[in-house]
Amino acid sequence: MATDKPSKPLKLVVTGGAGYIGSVCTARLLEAGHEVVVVDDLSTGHADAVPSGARFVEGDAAEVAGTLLAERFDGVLHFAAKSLVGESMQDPGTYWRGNVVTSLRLLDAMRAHGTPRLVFSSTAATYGEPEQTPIPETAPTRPTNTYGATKLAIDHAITSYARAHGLAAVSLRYFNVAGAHGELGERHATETHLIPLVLQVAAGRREQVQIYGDDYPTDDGTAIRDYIHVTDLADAHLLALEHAQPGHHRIYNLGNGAGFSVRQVIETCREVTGHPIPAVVAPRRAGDPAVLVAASDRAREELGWKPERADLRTMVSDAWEFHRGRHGAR
Ligand SMILES: NC(=O)c1ccc[n+]([C@@H]2O[C@H](COP(=O)([O-])OP(=O)(O)OC[C@H]3O[C@@H](n4cnc5c(N)ncnc54)[C@H](O)[C@@H]3O)[C@@H](O)[C@H]2O)c1
Ligand SMILES: O=c1ccn([C@@H]2O[C@H](COP(=O)(O)OP(=O)(O)O[C@H]3O[C@H](CO)[C@@H](O)[C@H](O)[C@H]3O)[C@@H](O)[C@H]2O)c(=O)[nH]1
Repeated sequence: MATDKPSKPLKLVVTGGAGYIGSVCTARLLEAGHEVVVVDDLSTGHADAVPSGARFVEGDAAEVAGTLLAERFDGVLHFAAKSLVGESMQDPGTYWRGNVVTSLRLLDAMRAHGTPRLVFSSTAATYGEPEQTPIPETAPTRPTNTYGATKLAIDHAITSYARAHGLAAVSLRYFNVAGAHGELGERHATETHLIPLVLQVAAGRREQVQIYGDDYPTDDGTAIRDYIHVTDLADAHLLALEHAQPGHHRIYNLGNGAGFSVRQVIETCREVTGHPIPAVVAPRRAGDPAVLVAASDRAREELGWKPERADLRTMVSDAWEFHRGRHGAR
């Protein structure tokens, strides 16, 4: 299993480790016996989300890594990014600079210091509107939003660096990440993600949720996504680190292969919370594909990844526990 002690503890930099997914992965890496230094500029993360046991350096991923990597690390897990579809359509420059330029500078720093391994947070948004569902890694990549375009550009750069400079690289294309890992969960000052927004209504912190479009070509007219539990996702990172091969860049989709519409997600949140959760239909959000569902066979076969919390109810229940707990009042 991914959480067993590794054959050799690694010394790792985690960029974005004060954020939602990066903090959970840091916790899993520490549990597995690795040494972790988190680099985060706290633009959307929180210093108190960095698990105790990790060293924390506040600052820009590329800027800090440039000096930090001189200390000789076994690898980088690169989570730091701007990652909101809607915002990326309104402010593309921030996404090209914040994602692509930062990642190129990080790759150059890794090359300069001989850092051998990289695990990169890519995304389902690289595929755009798919021709086939579920989406395999071999599907065409035609992103419909700027966010996805920047992540795809980084994936291409990583492929070139792996080939030219011997980097052992893995990109993990997450579908929609949900749930919480105990005290670590989704906590953004301006929340835009569906499940936390719906749970804020259930917690009495918001009056209603908006459904962005009910005229998609789906059964109930609302957009469909594949939700994956953040703990299952973190486990895939440990496996990716173990399987990364020098000179190769391997790409893996991570999802459960099951699609849930916006209306189905809201219904599940109603069942879990017992709250009626009022919902109103609003216009579509620019850049949103209708359906994103993963084929994750490659991760299962090559990495031996096996999600253990694939049920949407479990993800919503864990997120609800988190929202009602320590962070409920924020
Ligand atoms: N949440 C999802 O469903 C999802 C799906 C696919 C991919 N991803 C990717 O996973 C990664 C983590 O996403 P998240 O949901 O945890 O987001 P998040 O906003 O909670 O975490 C991102 C973290 O990176 C930090 N950061 C941003 N830019 C930085 C920079 N230049 N230097 C240093 N730190 C910086 C932020 O402060 C934050 O702590 C992102 O790369 C995102 O694109 C997320
Ligand atoms: O108030 C809301 C918020 C969202 N949605 C819809 O719910 C779905 C999910 O939206 P959201 O939770 O914002 O996630 P995505 O926009 O699908 O993007 C997430 O999932 C992508 C992978 O699929 C990642 O790349 C992104 O980083 C991550 O933000 C989409 O159809 C949205 O239009 C609503 O209807 N109302």
